[in-house]
Order: sequence, then C-alpha cells, then structure tokens
Amino acid sequence: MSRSAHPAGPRHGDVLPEGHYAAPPADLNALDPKVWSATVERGTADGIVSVAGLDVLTLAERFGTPAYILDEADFRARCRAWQDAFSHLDADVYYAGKAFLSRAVVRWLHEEGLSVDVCSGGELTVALSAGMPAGRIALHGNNKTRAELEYAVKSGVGHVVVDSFEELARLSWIAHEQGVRQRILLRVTVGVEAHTHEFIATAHEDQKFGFSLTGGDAAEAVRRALTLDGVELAGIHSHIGSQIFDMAGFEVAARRVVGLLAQVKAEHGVELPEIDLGGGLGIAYTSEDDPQGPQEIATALTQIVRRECAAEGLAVPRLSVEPGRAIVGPTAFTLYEVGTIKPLEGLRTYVSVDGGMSDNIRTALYDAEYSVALVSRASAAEPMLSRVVGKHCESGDIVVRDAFLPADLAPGDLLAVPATGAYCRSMASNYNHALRPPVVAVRDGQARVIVRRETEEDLLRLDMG
Ligand SMILES: Cc1ncc(COP(=O)(O)O)c(C=O)c1O
Ligand SMILES: N[C@@H](CCCC[NH3+])C(=O)O
Repeated sequence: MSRSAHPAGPRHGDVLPEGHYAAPPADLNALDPKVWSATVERGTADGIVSVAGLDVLTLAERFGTPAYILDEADFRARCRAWQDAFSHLDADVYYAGKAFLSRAVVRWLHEEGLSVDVCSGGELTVALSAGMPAGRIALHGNNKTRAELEYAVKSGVGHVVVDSFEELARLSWIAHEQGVRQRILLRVTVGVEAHTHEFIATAHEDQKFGFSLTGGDAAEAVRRALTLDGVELAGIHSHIGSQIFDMAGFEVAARRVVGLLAQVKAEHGVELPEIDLGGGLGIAYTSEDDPQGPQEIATALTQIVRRECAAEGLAVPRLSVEPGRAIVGPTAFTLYEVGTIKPLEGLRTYVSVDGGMSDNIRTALYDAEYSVALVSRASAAEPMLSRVVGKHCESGDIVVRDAFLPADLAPGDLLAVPATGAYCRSMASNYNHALRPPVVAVRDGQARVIVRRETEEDLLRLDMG
C-alpha cells in the first residue's frame, strides 16, 4: 500500500499525518476482487455482502463474531491453479500447513492432488489424521525435537527437511534405529535479502534457519549426509521468506541452489534429484498490492532452473514449491461486529471490534496492512479516517491501522477484514482469555464449521485449579 509523505490535508475533521493514506477510495462500498475471495459480492438491492451465496448477517447470526469465513471453492480453485501450473513439470506442490491447517483443509488438499508441508508434530498429526498419505508430507523445523523426528520417521513421511548438523546426526541415528533410511533435503540459506519484513525473511546469513551456502556449511552438510547410513540425501531446499512480490530473490535462490548441485556433482559425482524452492509468494492485502499468479511463478522458476542446469551440465531435478499464504490467504475474511466508536477530532476515529490481536497478530507483529469494509449494509456517508482496533488491553492491539470507513458507522454494524486466511487463525492466541474464533467454510450456499469456536470450558480444561 502506498502511503503519502505529503498528506492531502484535513479531511472530514481528520488531519492526515505523514505516513497515512492520501485519499479515501472512490467508492467505500466497492469490494476489490484482488483482496476478497472469489465468491464475495455486495447485494445490489440491499447492499449486504455475501459469500458463496450466504449473506454476512445470516453468518453472524448463526456462527457469532468474530469468525473467519473461508470460501472453499476459492481455496480449491487456488489449489488447482498451483497444481496445474506445476503439474506438467516434474514438480510437486506442498501446501505450507503453518498458514492454516485443519482436517477439512487436509482433505481438500488431498482431493486436489497437493502434498503438505508441516513444521511440528501437531501439524503432522492433523495431516495424518485427515488421511494425507505420509509419503506426501514433508517435515520442516529448525529445532525438531527427538520425539518429532521419531514420529515422522515412524510415520514414513516423504522427506524431512534437515536444518542443522545436530539434526542430521540425530535423524540418521533415529532412522538407523528404526531400520530405515529417511529421505531428506538439506535446507540452505542462499544469502538473499528478501524484500519483506525482517521477521519473515529467511535467506540472509544472520538468522536461525538452514545451512549457509557462502560459509561452506551447506557443502559440509552434503558431505556428512552422503556418509550417513540413516539418511538418503534427495536434494536441496531453500525458502527465502514470505509475502514477497519480487521474483528476483527466487531467481537468485534458484541459481545458487543449482550451483550447489553442480558443486556436489563435481565433488562427489552425485546428481541430487530434487530441489525445493519453498514458499513465500505475496498476496494482495490492499488494492495497492500486485501479486504474481502461480503460472507466472512456475514459468519463471522453471526457466531459471532449466537454464542453470543446462549451463552446469546437470539433469533438471524434480522441483517442489511450498505456497501457504498464496493458497489460503485470499480465501477467508474475518467478520467482526463494531462495539464502540471513538472519534478523535483532528486525528482519526477509533473503531473497536469484538476481536483483535488474538485473532490477527500480524498487524502488531509485522506492521501488516489490511483492508476493511462495512459489510452488513451499504452506505452513502462520507469517508471517515479510521483505525480498526481490538478489545485487548494493549494500545498496539490494531487490526487495520489506516482505513476509510463510512462516517455513519454505528455499533452493531458488521465489518469484514479480507485476506485473513493465512497466519491469522494459525497464530491466534488466548490473550485476555479470548476464545479463539471459529473457521466457517462456505460453499454453494452451505456453511460448515471446520474449526469450532473455543468455549470457556476449553479454557478451564487446561487450568488445573
Ligand atoms: C520452509 C517454509 N516453506 C513454506 C513457507 C510458506 O510461506 P508462505 O505462506 O509465505 O507461502 C514457509 C513460511 O514462510 C516456510 O518457512
Ligand atoms: N507468520 C508469517 C509468515 C511466516 C511464515 C513461516 N516461515 C506471516 O504472517 O506473514
């Protein structure tokens, strides 16, 4: 989202300080298809927003607020788009479960032909319990516990992405004890400064993930992996970060990973058959964001891998990708009810909703930007510079930092924040003993709770008194 360094000046009683929106959108009732899921529309007669044919008033009535409303048809369509973009290649699409995982989602992934990447024993349990074949599961993590490694090997996961020397030795021993050879990839840090928030960039040198390519750890990890009898080294993995729009980082990563394959061939006479270039493709949170589609990404990545392999005299390896956000992010919105409205003359209006940082930590954690719309009715009122905040005891409890909402907004109105499918429910907390909201899947006029709302009994069950 572009923010103006030169504010447009006072507007509707609000002064726009530096760094805030320059101007309200032309039509506050418009829903930009870039940020809303595919079946969302505003009724032309009543102005009420619906998704999959279900209006938000009915959804709020049936399921309460806040609630994540997930558009199943859109989710499946995105899975198919990724699958189609990569399927004609020798390629696998692993959905990154950390973005949002539930058993229903795992079944959809299975039906659509995707694999899944998990990064904990808990995620592995969800994937397995919903029937994902173990061979189509990859296990990640920079500090997998011994128990998690044992569980993964015993379950027969397709591969473990090894992140450290300690883990390499540990995993080999565990697999040896279980009498198997575990297929692995080695995660390397390729030294790319991804253009994203510092906390979600993962391929620069100074961070916790992976074996450094430039420092020589990656080559050393290959040497050790090739001598260990508990592991079978299948290839190299790189993930440069998340919410990235610029393909240049992926291209550099692909080039460096292929460079390592060439080095491995030269040193060991071994051609590793697989590379995984991770996830990280950005989505539109606001109308200003311009993400690439899976087809463009598939084309760019395969071109570069093929070119580099040809230059190095290598056979083209099997390619995997791990999109999380790009699949689930745009498919859901969070539905909130407005509770209080506090206009601050000369500043902005604080609009408090019935959720907050417990259901969306991304704004506080990454300064993430979101859009928001009044969805329970249309309004012809003037735009009002607003900040949508939650109900938690923190002034950083912000859901949407800067937004224009209609000036006739009132308690009881419903707001929806789009593009909350990824890293919102999965990073939700019980702060202030908030009850984590449900995830309601909607499709063809039907709604189904796929993750139920927490109850106070859930909270008390963990409290040993
Ligand atoms: C190893 C790995 N793969 C895939 C992903 C998915 O990223 P995204 O949801 O941005 O596609 C992540 C998260 O950044 C990750 O750490
Ligand atoms: N949780 C982050 C992304 C990190 C992905 C995992 N490596 C986000 O909300 O953007």
